[in-house]
Amino acid sequence: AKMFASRGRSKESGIHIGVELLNFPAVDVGLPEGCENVDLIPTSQDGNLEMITNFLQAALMLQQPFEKLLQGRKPDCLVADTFFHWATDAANKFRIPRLVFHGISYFSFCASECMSLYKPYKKFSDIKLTRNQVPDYVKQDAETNSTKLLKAIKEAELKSYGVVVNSFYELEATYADYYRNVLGKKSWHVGPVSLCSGKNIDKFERGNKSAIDEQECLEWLESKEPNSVLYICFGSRTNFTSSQLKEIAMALEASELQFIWVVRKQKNNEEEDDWLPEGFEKRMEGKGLIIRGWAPQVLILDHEAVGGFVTHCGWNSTLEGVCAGVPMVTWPAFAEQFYNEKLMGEFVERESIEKAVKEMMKGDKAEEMRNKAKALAEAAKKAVEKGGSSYSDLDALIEEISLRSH
Ligand SMILES: O=c1ccn([C@@H]2O[C@H](COP(=O)(O)OP(=O)(O)O[C@H]3O[C@H](CO)[C@@H](O)[C@H](O)[C@H]3O)[C@@H](O)[C@H]2O)c(=O)[nH]1
Repeated sequence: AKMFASRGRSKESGIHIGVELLNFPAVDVGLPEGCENVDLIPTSQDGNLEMITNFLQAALMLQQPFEKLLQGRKPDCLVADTFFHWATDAANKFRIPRLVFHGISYFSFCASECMSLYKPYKKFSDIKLTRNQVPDYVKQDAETNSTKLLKAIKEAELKSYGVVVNSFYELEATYADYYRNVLGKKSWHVGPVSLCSGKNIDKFERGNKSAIDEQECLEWLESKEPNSVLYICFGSRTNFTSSQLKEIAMALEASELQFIWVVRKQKNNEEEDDWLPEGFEKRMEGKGLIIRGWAPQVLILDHEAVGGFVTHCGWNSTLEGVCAGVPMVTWPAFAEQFYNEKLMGEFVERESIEKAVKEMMKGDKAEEMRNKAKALAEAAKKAVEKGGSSYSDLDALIEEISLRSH
């Protein structure tokens, strides 16, 4: 689909991937014309599950054109994102294995699976997660479009050849083992996939078009001391209310830290934004940088000036924080983000924003946290290097598929 193509790799990366375009039928499912990225969907506190469901409905309509493509190309194997549940049937038609690609952690998987098997939130008001933190899609008893979709995804996964996970063994060994041995799922861990290229141009061009120029961003970071900048970003879909944003701004100012803060709101005109305290940007000049829209996250996180990350615990951001070796303040918003927070529990959890970020950047424990984060980053890098756990697992997967097809 076009949405994936537009998020493709740069020509300079040296990775050659042929891209075929399919039309994404956004308008047919009631989405605005051109709404081909999930982050173009207006968000709400629950992540706007209904709109997302419509979006996914449009993705389901890609089955037919996609099958035509398979017919012409005759691949050995089909790797499709978990949300394309029809991919299992499509692959079966052409007698090739379908692998599910998962964007979430083993830990979230095991937690979700156990939630639906044992429904502990019905019996206890407070388990390790509070009832409120259990994702809505798990708690829902009534059948809705979203629950139907999730059921279809699950069924397709059971019928598929196996699952490819964006994670690495050393990060969550217990849960990778549980997933394979107790839940009995065939899977390979191949992550962190964000480490596939270390080139700045690739880091810069990931995802959407950046709202800031690459040079400007790097120059800003270069003017700062190592580990002195706090990076704050809540992923592609969390939209905070104006009053919540104001709280964050006030906490940042009170913390006296240098920061890069990514906000999804755009500036309407040249006047000051109503969600910022009066005169905020002027006072923060040189000290704090607000990026309105899309930030080159990996480029920023990997810069030595960045010393801490306030994250909503989306799995990609969590992994990117791990790879960059930065301590994190966790602030989950919806979906399986509360699970990810539990997995990363060694890092600072949100108390008051100001207190938490100061503790992470400058407090007594800062050094200790930084060392732990660096050790995890080393493990992540080793995992994708030749002989590493993810490298070997990917090799094993390729070998298994090649043996099947020849
Ligand atoms: O300004 C931005 C904002 C985001 N990103 C990138 O976008 C991705 C965001 O992904 P993630 O951190 O996983 O957050 P969400 O976009 O919220 O991801 C959704 O999908 C994830 C699984 O793929 C789940 O773990 C989350 O809970 C769910 O909200 C990351 O790679 C970021 O580097 C940028 O580059 N610039």
